[in-house]
Amino acid sequence: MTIPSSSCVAIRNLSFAWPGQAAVLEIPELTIANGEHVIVRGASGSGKSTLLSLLAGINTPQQGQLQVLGHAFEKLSGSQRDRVRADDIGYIFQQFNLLPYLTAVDNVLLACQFSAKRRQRLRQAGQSPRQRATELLQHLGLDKQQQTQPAHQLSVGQQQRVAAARALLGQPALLIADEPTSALDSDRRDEFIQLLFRECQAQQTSLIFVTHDDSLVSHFPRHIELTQLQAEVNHA
Ligand SMILES: Nc1ncnc2c1ncn2[C@@H]1O[C@H](COP(=O)(O)OP(=O)(O)OP(=O)(O)O)[C@@H](O)[C@H]1O
Repeated sequence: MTIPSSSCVAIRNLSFAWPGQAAVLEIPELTIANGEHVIVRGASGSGKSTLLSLLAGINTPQQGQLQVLGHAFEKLSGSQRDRVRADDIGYIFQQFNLLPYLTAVDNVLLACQFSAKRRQRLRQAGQSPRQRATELLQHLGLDKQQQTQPAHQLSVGQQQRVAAARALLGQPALLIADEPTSALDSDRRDEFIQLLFRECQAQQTSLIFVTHDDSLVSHFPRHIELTQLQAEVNHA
């Protein structure tokens, strides 16, 4: 089966099992186009975070093809996949993974510290990393004073916005978000999703958002049910 080169993600006959376990993911086919905003739903334990770890190049499938942003991840070494992730993939973790004693803006700047490519894209856009970090935080609703506060002094909602700004700094082609709204009430969840969409659209970043929260589905133009995706192979 040929993989379209313009796709953001293309999976063919993928199989992944954690050591000593049966396969948790068996996906015959999945294509996500560049610039798409997709929500992936599935029950707890269905393999959503596992799928994201493959898309981010943290783990690799035992079988099948996994192309992300034109890279055949199944053929790359761990360090080559780390490079793609540092340069071109933003990741918002469930628990945000902020450094508690760094300020909000310094947490955001970490994204550029490990990637000359992100710094270069900002230079080309005529901005320093700090200027853009401040702008992103402002767009996501953190005022000047909050931007200079250590992360551990911020509310959960504010920390989530810092994590989003960090993932978006330096214009990655793909943003992956693993249930980043689970700690918020529904009004704040909706507001956060709208802000995320706006920033992704402004910098043409594809978005893959994982959740078990059905109420978020209506915000997304495309939704993928993980169990259905896998059922195709289970019922073949
Ligand atoms: N690092 C790991 N080592 C071994 N098994 C793992 C690991 N991570 C996940 N698993 C197993 O893989 C299966 C899928 O887990 P995963 O976290 O991907 O599901 P999920 O859909 O994201 O769940 P949740 O919605 O609860 O976060 C589970 O049975 C889990 O125990």
